[in-house]
Amino acid sequence: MLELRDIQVDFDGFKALGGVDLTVAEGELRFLIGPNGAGKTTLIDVITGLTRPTSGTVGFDGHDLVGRKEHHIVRLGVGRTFQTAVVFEELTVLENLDLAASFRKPLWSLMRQRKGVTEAVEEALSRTGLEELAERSAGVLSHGQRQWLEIGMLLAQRPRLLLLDEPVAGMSREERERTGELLTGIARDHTVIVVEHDMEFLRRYASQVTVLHEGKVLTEGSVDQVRADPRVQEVYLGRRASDAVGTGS
Ligand SMILES: Nc1ncnc2c1ncn2[C@@H]1O[C@H](COP(=O)(O)OP(=O)(O)OP(=O)(O)O)[C@@H](O)[C@H]1O
Repeated sequence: MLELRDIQVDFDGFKALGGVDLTVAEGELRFLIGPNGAGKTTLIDVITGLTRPTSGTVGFDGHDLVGRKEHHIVRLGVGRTFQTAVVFEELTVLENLDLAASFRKPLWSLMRQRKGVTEAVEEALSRTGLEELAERSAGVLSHGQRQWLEIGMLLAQRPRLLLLDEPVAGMSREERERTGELLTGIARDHTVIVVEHDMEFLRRYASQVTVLHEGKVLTEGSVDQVRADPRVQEVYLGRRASDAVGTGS
């Protein structure tokens, strides 16, 4: 479904990505980890068209995404969240979802009088568990609820591939758990790539992990394989290795 080949990104001579290959199969929940500056966000930016790679190809369902505009990539079925949730505070939860859902629709369908809640919005509401808050303005939501709303807004656009950048950052333990369940559920009928630093979260919810380091793929595999890899332990030096990829002690 997604196939990156030899992706290179130079920022004024600085190699942020130095030849990344990444293959993600349909229906996978893939975690992307790596120390600060490893290139995780840059990789997401390349897939979504925010950053154009110096070289390489991004195959998605038979299309090469390189050089395409961001909105075109969204239309092809690729959606992303950012590290901080982007929601419209003055609008209600429902209005935010409705707006997001209309994003992929042609203009003529928006000009027709629409009644009630569309199926996509309803589904996004129930999946994220935000039904009770549907009529509240997004400005009053807690940090966790905002993140879920943003994920809901993404779902309302009906993407096939979702890219989530640190969805549990700043969340309480309970919120993390709920997010883990949400992501697991979403991955049942979508392909999902999650950038995440939180190792506890990874241990609980990740199956396949790709480790980036200094703009390259260091290793890939199951959580256990990656945790046991001495090279992974090494790049996380500075933190105790057990904090980074350890055994949960
Ligand atoms: N627009 C830019 N111009 C110049 N350098 C950049 C730009 N964007 C990112 N970089 C550099 O590229 C490298 C990779 O950054 P990136 O944000 O992709 O890392 P990351 O793995 O997402 O890190 P973090 O975990 O801190 O978010 C970093 O050294 C960063 O300073």
